[in-house]
Amino acid sequence: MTHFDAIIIGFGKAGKSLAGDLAGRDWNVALIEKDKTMYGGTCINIACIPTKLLMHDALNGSEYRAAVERKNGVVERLRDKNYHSIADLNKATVYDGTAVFISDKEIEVETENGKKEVLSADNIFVNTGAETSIPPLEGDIDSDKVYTSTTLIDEEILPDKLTIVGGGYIGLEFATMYNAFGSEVSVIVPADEILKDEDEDIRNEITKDMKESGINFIFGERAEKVKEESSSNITVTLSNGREQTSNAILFATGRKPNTKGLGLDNTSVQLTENGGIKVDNHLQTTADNIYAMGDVKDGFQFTYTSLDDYRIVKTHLFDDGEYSYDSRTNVHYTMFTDPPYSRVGLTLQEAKEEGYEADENSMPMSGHPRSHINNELRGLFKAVVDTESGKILGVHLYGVNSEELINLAKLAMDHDIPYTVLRDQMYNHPVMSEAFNTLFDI
Ligand SMILES: Cc1cc2nc3c(=O)[nH]c(=O)nc-3n(C[C@H](O)[C@H](O)[C@H](O)COP(=O)(O)OP(=O)(O)OC[C@H]3O[C@@H](n4cnc5c(N)ncnc54)[C@H](O)[C@@H]3O)c2cc1C
Ligand SMILES: NC(=O)c1ccc[n+]([C@@H]2O[C@H](COP(=O)([O-])OP(=O)(O)OC[C@H]3O[C@@H](n4cnc5c(N)ncnc54)[C@H](O)[C@@H]3O)[C@@H](O)[C@H]2O)c1
Repeated sequence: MTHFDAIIIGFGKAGKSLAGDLAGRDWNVALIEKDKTMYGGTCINIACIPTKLLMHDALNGSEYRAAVERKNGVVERLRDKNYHSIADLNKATVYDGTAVFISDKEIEVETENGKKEVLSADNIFVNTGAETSIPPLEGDIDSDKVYTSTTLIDEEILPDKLTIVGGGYIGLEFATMYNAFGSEVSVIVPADEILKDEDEDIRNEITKDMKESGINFIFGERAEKVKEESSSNITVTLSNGREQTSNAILFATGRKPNTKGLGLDNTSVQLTENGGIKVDNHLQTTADNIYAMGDVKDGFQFTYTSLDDYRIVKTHLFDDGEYSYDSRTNVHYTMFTDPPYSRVGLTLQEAKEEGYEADENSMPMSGHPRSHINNELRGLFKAVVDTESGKILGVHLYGVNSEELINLAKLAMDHDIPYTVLRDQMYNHPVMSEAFNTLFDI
């Protein structure tokens, strides 16, 4: 049995960051990854990078197959770079195999050819990510015309007609992307509208723009049954009995923590009701020497929150542990629609419910000089502030470059910079950020 100072299970964002850090501190580290096509994790291989690349190429008029080929090249390059960033370190060993816990301190690694090896460590870090969660449906769910986000982006032939089940992040981003490539896209949404938790004005703008771009929404229905009709057609039966036939179905119905087969029953690690690994404020599990980082625990499922999980663990191991899960504030996000939508903080209604003296301002992007240069007049920016204290409470940006601008808003909120500072700041010109002069004029 080989003993390590640390074993990290999964080559995800937090796992690889921690592996590099620990090896740099002279810890003997084992990083175990079950799939050679996943070095670098979900983001690089099957998620953020390939989907945003395909979106970029779709919106710039590329042909689908050429974009998929370019995506494959970029992913391979990044995967290789990621592998070497750990495998080439003196104190780190990358194991190709599936990790299974035998006890709180021992892991069995099973490689492709069935060879098994037991490793032990003082500290173990679980970073196994999440997998697509497909609701229990009747019918031909194993059909080759049923896709997840992972399999659809590898398909080289563009489906003429695509049905997307689910109107969350993946549903709306894939609808935007495949519609731009030229597919006829329908999105099945169980609620009576998309983005229920978002500001109503912004939600209405996004829905209007997506509809105008040609995306069809079927609201208030669930997918209940799937039936393969022919070699090229597949039908989804909805809860109202209506049928929707297309050439491909994408399930974008959420992602669940990847704990299956990890052997957690052999440890003192407990799961939450949602099936995620239960952690405390320092991401320590119910076994003192085992930590969980990234999508495998409940909560946010983003690459940057996974990276931030690494910071929490690092602070706990080597510093005062002051930076913990609860001290993480103002988690922002971007949905890469066209244009993208980004948010941090509260809506006006939420702010009032929390008792703030809140007010808001909104600014249509058609009134911004840069929009005319960009030839993109769609979009709406909104800001919510506390008029008593000057605190920025929420920023909701639907428009070009919102994925960048939101970081500026988050920075201001994290550091308690009053909204008047963003209002009175001198920005260069003509750029999107100068919108803040007007947006924060509340
Ligand atoms: C289509 C899509 C688009 C997305 N777009 C964005 C985006 O634009 N921005 C953003 O911030 N987030 C995005 N996300 C979310 C983001 O990809 C994830 O939150 C993030 O990658 C999770 O990283 P992680 O650190 O939890 O681990 P992961 O990167 O998921 O890594 C887990 C690794 O563990 C391995 N593994 C699993 N079980 C075992 C085992 N038993 N033994 C050994 N290895 C194992 C897996 O093979 C995998 O490589 C997207 C997700 C999807 C699906
Ligand atoms: N830009 C980004 O940062 C980005 C992009 C993609 C994914 N992600 C991450 O990946 C996670 C997973 O994304 P997702 O879109 O799969 O999940 P999601 O939770 O955002 O959306 C899932 C949707 O599926 C619907 N649904 C469930 N069962 C259904 C059924 N039978 N019929 C019709 N609809 C059904 C749900 O109502 C929900 O709206 C996200 O939570 C996000 O953290 C992030």
